[in-house]
Amino acid sequence: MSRKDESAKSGRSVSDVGVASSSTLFHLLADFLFKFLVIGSAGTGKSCLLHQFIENKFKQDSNHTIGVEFGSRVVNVGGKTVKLQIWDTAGQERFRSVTRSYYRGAAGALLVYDITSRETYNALTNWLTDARTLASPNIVIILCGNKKDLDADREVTFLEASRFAQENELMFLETSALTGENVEEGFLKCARTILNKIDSGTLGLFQRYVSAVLSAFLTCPVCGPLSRRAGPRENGLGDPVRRRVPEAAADTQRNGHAQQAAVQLLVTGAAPASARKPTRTRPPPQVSGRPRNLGPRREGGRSLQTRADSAFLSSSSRCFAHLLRGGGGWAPASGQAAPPTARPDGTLQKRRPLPQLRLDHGRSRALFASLTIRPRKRENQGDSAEARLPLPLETPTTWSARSQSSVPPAEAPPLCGSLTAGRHDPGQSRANLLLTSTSRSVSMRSSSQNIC
Ligand SMILES: Nc1nc2c(ncn2[C@@H]2O[C@H](COP(=O)(O)OP(=O)(O)OP(=O)(O)O)[C@@H](O)[C@H]2O)c(=O)[nH]1
Repeated sequence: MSRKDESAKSGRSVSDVGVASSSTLFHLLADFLFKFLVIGSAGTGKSCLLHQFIENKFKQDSNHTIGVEFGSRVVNVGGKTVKLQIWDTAGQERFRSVTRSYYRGAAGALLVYDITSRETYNALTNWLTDARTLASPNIVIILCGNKKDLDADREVTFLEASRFAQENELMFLETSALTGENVEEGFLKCARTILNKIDSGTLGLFQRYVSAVLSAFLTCPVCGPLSRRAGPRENGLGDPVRRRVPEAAADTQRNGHAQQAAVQLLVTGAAPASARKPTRTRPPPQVSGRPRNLGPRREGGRSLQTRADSAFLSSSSRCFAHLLRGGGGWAPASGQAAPPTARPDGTLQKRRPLPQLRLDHGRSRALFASLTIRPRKRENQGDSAEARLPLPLETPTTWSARSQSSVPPAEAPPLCGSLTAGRHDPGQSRANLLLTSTSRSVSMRSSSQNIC
């Protein structure tokens, strides 16, 4: 069995670029995608931990990381399939500005120190501050005291580290990348905590998910695909290719720009009234009280959904593949329901809340975006609703599209829609996100056209 086949089967992948289609399909099945960081001082064993987690073996010849390296693995946590997208950052001070630009959108982090080096332990506060400031104050962090196998040379006791963890609301484990002890447990514990937070509603998964996918992979129309130009490279065999410093520095600049300019979709609270655009309603059903099945809106002879799907399936670009593998689900967004409206018979018609979306175009003014949301064909039982929202994107924009369905919220038909964002130049960058919302969950597929 080839290495790629093995990776696909196990869900492990350090080579996240250009994997086989079986692997792509495997990754598509993931319910969640979490961006993870591995941070900490140089020489603490971050790369070895990542390698142990991905490859299940100790990395013998570990050199200093230059910039960042990347690995991914699909794991099963509490019956859910989670794709962990892990960014191993350089611990050396001179790469701090490079690595900081990768923090954004991270849902979890392994904060690593070396139990045989007090210096690395003393630096933890700085790393922690960076993570909470640059990634998110809600980032789930597990403190890992690595090199547990070198207990005889220990400079940091288990007790003081666990006290530090407690004081700073961190989980804590001592690990050994050499023996593999607690390595898997560290990553899984972090993922499990994130999932628990999502389940309990304390973490906006939608926001995390989309921000992770888009900030990591969506292409900046000006700079090109982040995954190809600005991301860390890999040699396709598992080991990321180490990069020359000037190259990494140049990428930081591009990456920063790309992250700023990439369209970011964030579900937020209620949209300000000024940001809402009126939705277009279709006439009520005509056929003997039964709703008319209007089917998906058609454009140029093909439904938007079909068009997005075909782009989704046919793309062969690498950044596209990244987007696809990000496909998964996230928790329902808590959009505000519109106030009920009165029906002709005097009864009140409740409106089902829909996700609200926020687009932040960063510095790029050439971006455009439009969102279409409508009931899904299969269960199109109410009035058809369609919201098409061209977005000038002069400023970060928040808007919502509301169902015009006349059926009660519990029976409201699921909706689907697509978001198109890109540059106006013909043939230039364009990305479609296919959104599907059911009454219980929202899922997203991403696709892109001409993006590379
Ligand atoms: N004994 C022992 N050595 C380890 C362990 N983990 C890493 N090392 C060694 O520690 C050294 C540094 O490991 P790396 O993984 O490169 O450290 P890093 O944190 O990624 O370093 P930077 O990339 O510079 O940030 C290497 O010589 C590893 O062999 C461990 O668990 N036990």
